[in-house]
Amino acid sequence: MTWSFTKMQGLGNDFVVVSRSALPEDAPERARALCDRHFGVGADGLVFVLPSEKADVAMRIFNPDGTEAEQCGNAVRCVARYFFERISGEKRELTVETRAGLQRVGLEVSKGRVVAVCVDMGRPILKGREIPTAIDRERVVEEPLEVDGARFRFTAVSMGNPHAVVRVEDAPSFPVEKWGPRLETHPLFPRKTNVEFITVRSPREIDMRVWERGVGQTLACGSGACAAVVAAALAGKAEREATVHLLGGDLHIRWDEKSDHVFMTGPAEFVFEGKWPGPE
Ligand SMILES: N[C@H](CCC[C@H](N)C(=O)O)C(=O)O
Repeated sequence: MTWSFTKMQGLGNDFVVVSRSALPEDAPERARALCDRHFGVGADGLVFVLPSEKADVAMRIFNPDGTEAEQCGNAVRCVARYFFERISGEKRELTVETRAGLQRVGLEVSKGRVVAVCVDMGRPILKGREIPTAIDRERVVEEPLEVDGARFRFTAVSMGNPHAVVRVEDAPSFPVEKWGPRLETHPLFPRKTNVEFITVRSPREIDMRVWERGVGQTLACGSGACAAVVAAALAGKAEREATVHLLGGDLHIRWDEKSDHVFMTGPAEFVFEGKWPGPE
């Protein structure tokens, strides 16, 4: 059966977006086929825009390897824009249901078009428990990890999906392709993990490269940028509000002290419309 889809991207983190009344059973196989950059359309994820009973719209996202991610910051921004411009342009404040919970989204609109999207990404979770007000830094921040003779320090931050944030000397030149997969599949992370390599340039500027679970290196990762600011702030290296420079562009992240929620602001763009005939 032919599928109509919309290609979207947020800072070069690109998605095949399809609107459906229910999640198809073969979503994982479809994700593997559609996301393939040589035999399919090519994308970092297959995103379903679905009706929701609890929110304005629901989103489910599958990685190119067919696994499902609980969360995807860049895709939430794309889904919010898709919903506003294609489904219902009534509200500039939306809620999006994800597997990580309900997310509140604010749209900046100019001439009927969404020019920026701010997402409340919720509370970061360290080691599977919510961060208490007084943080036990020694225990949860920059833990040592050894892999293939190399030593790293990582801070595990969940934004609904797992992240391991690693500070390195120079993120732009770091061999992400070499170490990303080894950390992604390290036995310390039973569900595997997304891995962010960061360099704090100044308390409000962070360079980041990312190796995503089930994907590989991508140009940007919204939940990863949130995790990076949380980890850098916990380590006392950055402020709670910072710009994260990614290969695909910049994200603005603010970890609100009062609510403990992380807010992410960035773009979401349409690329093209297509039809996919499906596998033979
Ligand atoms: N790129 C996404 C995250 C996808 C994470 C996915 N690869 C996982 O398995 O958790 C973002 O902008 O937040």
